[in-house]
Amino acid sequence: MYNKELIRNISIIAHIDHGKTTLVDRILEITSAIEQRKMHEQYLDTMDIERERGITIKATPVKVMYTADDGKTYEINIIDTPGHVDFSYEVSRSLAACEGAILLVDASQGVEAQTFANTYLALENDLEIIPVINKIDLPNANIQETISELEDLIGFTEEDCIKASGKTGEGVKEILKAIVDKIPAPSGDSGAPLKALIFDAEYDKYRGVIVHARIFEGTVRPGDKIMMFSSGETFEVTEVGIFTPELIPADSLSAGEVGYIIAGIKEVSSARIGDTITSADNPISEPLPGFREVKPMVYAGMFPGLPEYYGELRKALEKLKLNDPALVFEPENSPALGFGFRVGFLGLLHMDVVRERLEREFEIAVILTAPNVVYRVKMKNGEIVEITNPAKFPNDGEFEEVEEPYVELSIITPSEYMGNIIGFVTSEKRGEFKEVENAGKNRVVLKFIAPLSEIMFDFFDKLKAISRGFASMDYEIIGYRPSDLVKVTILVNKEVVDALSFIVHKDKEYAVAKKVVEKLKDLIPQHQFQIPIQAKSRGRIIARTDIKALRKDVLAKCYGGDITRKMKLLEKQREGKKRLREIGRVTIPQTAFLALLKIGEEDK
Ligand SMILES: Nc1nc2c(ncn2[C@@H]2O[C@H](COP(=O)(O)OP(=O)(O)OP(=O)(O)O)[C@@H](O)[C@H]2O)c(=O)[nH]1
Repeated sequence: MYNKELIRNISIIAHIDHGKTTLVDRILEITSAIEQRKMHEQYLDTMDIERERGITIKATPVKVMYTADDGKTYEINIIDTPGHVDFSYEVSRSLAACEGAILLVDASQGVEAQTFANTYLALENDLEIIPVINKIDLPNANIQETISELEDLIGFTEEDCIKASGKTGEGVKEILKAIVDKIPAPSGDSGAPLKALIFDAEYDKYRGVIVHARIFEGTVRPGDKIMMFSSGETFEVTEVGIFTPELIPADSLSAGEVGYIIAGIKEVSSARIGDTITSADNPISEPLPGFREVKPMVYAGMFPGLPEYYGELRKALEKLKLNDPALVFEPENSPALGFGFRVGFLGLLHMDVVRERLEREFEIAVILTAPNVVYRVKMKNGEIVEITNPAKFPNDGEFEEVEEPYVELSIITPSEYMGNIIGFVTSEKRGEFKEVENAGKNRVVLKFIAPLSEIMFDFFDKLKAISRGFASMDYEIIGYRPSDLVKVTILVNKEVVDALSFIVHKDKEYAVAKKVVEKLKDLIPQHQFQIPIQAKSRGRIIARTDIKALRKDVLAKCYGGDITRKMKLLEKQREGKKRLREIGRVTIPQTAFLALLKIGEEDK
């Protein structure tokens, strides 16, 4: 049965909406891996959020059997790759589990920046790539132009490209044929000591962690003792099997195969993506290359809608972490917002997904403060500290230098928008223009170096607006660089409100501070006395507004409301978000904290 010559392990590189799910469904149909009736709900993910947003963060792998013209039946494992830049490390590990990839490009859209970046990742992993021009049935399909983009960007010729439509099924048989003919069978010795790559892991309430693995050397069976290379933790295998995409138990998994391993692992943090699994009794000496610990890039304060939900929020975060090793959190106490957590995320999409899951799966509404990147500060005494919370940023004079994360940014755009985009990135976003390359007749790839904090928030929306929706972008973190950053503190009625402080580049210090104080003026209700709102930076007040005193006491009228009304759990907590927080004698509504988040998104 086991014959690794008949195995092909592939992934599909595609931009969101370029038709990956439709194509895989069509392949499933042709190979009859599962009944058509059940097909859709099976292949697509189970996570509601992903479906509603129309994005796939990651789908289960699937194994299909395909009988080729040579009469032999091949096993094709299709491993999904996440389509968002927050998860690029996972993309790289999924690709590392394969010998080949299908590069799927929507002929009506052309090559997008992220697809281009992921193709390079695949090439670095020595994958054989099959370019597919998809959606050729569309009247606005621009097949020749898409081919010329692929020629310019990656060096494919027209002969390399398969023209297909996941919708009509045209070209899909050619794709299957190319997978068998062009993509090499896996190598490896099933008798050697075990060497397997973890490319994904999920937590199951009943069975614990289900590890998705690619076996490179050796064989794994139930009863084997395995060891995680990075931590040395050992486990006993209780079940192995394959994805159809349902989990089907098997007797063993051997070199070249893709499947799952269950071994009484209690937390996904024990089965890290990219780690190597080996035999506890006969371990290998060198792990597979490329493992790295994922580190959160973005931090935000997270507070329960109502203070009494603090304990539940902690439990919910602990449960989410079982499934999501990239999520980190620690308790935080803010005078303004009470007890909560400082939570680290891979990026803003990850943050959004976590917030939505808390609401849907745990019925907990949360307040998030403005997210920030991780700053690295060199103190006067030589110590290097990582700052994840602007409130903890050291005072002026206490440190030598601050560094912030920088990215290499690639933007693919029709040439006509090039000038405006370069202007936008370099003058508004502190970017440094590096180079331009042609991509087909009318498109170019622009490369920049820019601070992560500048491109993390509303950057993509603005880029889309400038290019009438045509530009696409991708970025890769390239490390830390010194930057002229300052901390701006906000004082309300002369008292510092920690949760409102933020870090900003010196050049934007006045503009952002002004916006913040103006916004707060609109959001903080009038009191019976005058309230100064000040922004302070480097020991000086750099912006100020005043909220005038009220003549009559109308506060009660504004903020009374029908709070006694019985409300559903979530609504009650949402209501809690609007509650007022007392700072000294001043009452600050929570919308004020949220507003800062918005300003952060617009200007920083
Ligand atoms: N005309 C046409 N439409 C297609 C084709 N393939 C997919 N579509 C449509 O394009 C849209 C996106 O297709 P999906 O298969 O969901 O795209 P996807 O790449 O899986 O999207 P994500 O899961 O978000 O990454 C859907 O509305 C499909 O019906 C095709 O070959 N021709």
